[in-house]
Amino acid sequence: MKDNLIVFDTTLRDGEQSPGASMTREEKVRIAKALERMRVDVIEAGFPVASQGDFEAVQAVARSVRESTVCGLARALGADIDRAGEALAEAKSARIHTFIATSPIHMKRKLRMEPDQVLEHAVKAVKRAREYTDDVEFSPEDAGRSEIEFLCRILEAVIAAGARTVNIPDTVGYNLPDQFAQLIRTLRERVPNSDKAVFSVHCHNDLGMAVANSLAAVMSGARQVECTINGLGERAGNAALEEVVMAVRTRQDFFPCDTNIDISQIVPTSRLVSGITGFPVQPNKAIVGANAFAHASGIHQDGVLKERQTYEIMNAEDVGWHASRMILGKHSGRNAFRARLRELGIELETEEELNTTFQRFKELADKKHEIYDEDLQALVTDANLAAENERFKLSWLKVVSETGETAIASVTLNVDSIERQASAPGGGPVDAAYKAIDSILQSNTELLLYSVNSITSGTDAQGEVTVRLKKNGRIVNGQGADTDIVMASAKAYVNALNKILYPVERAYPQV
Ligand SMILES: CC(=O)SCCNC(=O)CCNC(=O)[C@H](O)C(C)(C)COP(=O)(O)OP(=O)(O)OC[C@H]1O[C@@H](n2cnc3c(N)ncnc32)[C@H](O)[C@@H]1OP(=O)(O)O
Ligand SMILES: CC(C)C(=O)C(=O)O
Ligand SMILES: [Mg+2]
Repeated sequence: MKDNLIVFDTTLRDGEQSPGASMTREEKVRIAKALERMRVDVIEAGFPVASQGDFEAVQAVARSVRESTVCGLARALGADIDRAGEALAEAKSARIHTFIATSPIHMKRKLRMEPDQVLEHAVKAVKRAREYTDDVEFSPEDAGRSEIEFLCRILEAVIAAGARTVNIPDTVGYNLPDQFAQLIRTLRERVPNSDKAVFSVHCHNDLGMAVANSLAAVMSGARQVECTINGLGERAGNAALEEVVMAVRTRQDFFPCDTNIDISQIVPTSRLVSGITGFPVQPNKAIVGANAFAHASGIHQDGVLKERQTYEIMNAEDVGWHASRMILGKHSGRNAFRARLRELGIELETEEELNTTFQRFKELADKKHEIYDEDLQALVTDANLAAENERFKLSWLKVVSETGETAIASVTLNVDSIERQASAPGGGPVDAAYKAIDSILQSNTELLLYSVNSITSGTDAQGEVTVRLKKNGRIVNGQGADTDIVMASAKAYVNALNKILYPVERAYPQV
């Protein structure tokens, strides 16, 4: 019987620490539900003391997730832990994750504490967290650069104080696989009560080794891996969930453990996170990149045609790539539509939501011959975005653009239920559309990023546009999808403006 490897997803916390990736409460809940469907064991939903928005987001995730443990992060401070405890009060299964740095540089320069004070904070924090839940995790931040004697001392003390999981973070991605494996082995051997806690790892990707370090640690006895969808996370990101899970699954001949993950949910969840955060997945990204299972060269194509396993070590369909060959189009009905969404892991909660999305599907099917899974994902994201109490809605857009002439856009926006119209010239159709929208809203925002991705192939493919806006130090993303990329661009801009001009329930501001 193999050991269980606990998958702890921190897309909603460390992932959200990527500049520009902040998520609304609703977006966090949507991602959390996808993680739950994927059978992630623990979902770190946020850092409740960070802001009212993040508190409410963790609370909303705690209320809606039933099958996974929901976790909140807290510094080793009473107020942080109380806030996390309150946010998690309604979770079916709650974990508090408390941390404090243990490396000489962090203790001396950042915390300005002596090691004994750090140890005292850690023990107190764990005991306080135990007042809210039995499931307490402790992390010695920057463990990868900490002194082994002090690490052993603090881990022994927090385990004795009630920490059930001790997580060893390589906070700045400094370690190498052999070195990190040795660290985990030494800690497990030298901490006298190490058998009373699960050892976990949390690796960053600054040197591109987050996944390699995590897997090396698993071989040394770590039984929880902290990771994020698409490797999102602070700076160069965290270990990518899909890579860790598929390495362990594919190399069962090597690893002494396996996860509970439903791997068919990997690609849909990757797309969902990419759509919400606006961080596109690079085509050559392992498992979830568009080229991960594509073969372009003749010898490879010949090999795959004769025997797929000549060049494929995993099956694309197993991880959610085009799991069904059922083609949806304008002649499809509600049942096929709903069934396909279910296969993709998308549950529309009410009949009304189903009807609205189905209506949008039919409109799209009139413009496009075949609707692919990627189109459905975009459609649902787009429908959800529109449903999110937006104060401005794009009612109508016309753009006239011809070679050698200035483009002119005319737009009608519904602003607080009043239709407002404007026209503006621009350097191109998108520029003109944005200027027309801005002449109504006077948003005073800075456009940091504009990107268009084709959702599927073919000239009738939908374009998925992401824009990133900045105003007064806050950064938000907006998305829009349409077969007309100028329309998709306008939708993305309006979506971002709704978020940045009315930021009531954003998680927390980013500078
Ligand atoms: C490695 C990681 O990923 S850690 C998680 C990082 N994530 C975040 O920081 C996102 C959320 N953070 C925030 O919203 C804010 O930083 C807050 C709300 C947590 C704190 O805000 P502020 O009170 O304004 O403090 P600020 O961020 O400027 O400084 C952090 C303070 O916490 C202290 N601190 C840092 N880590 C810890 C810890 N684990 N335990 C106790 N104190 C800590 C620092 O020494 C500093 O204290 P000081 O103000 O006495 O110098
Ligand atoms: C809070 C901790 C676990 C963290 O994110 C890190 O050290 O990278
Ligand atoms: Mg981290």
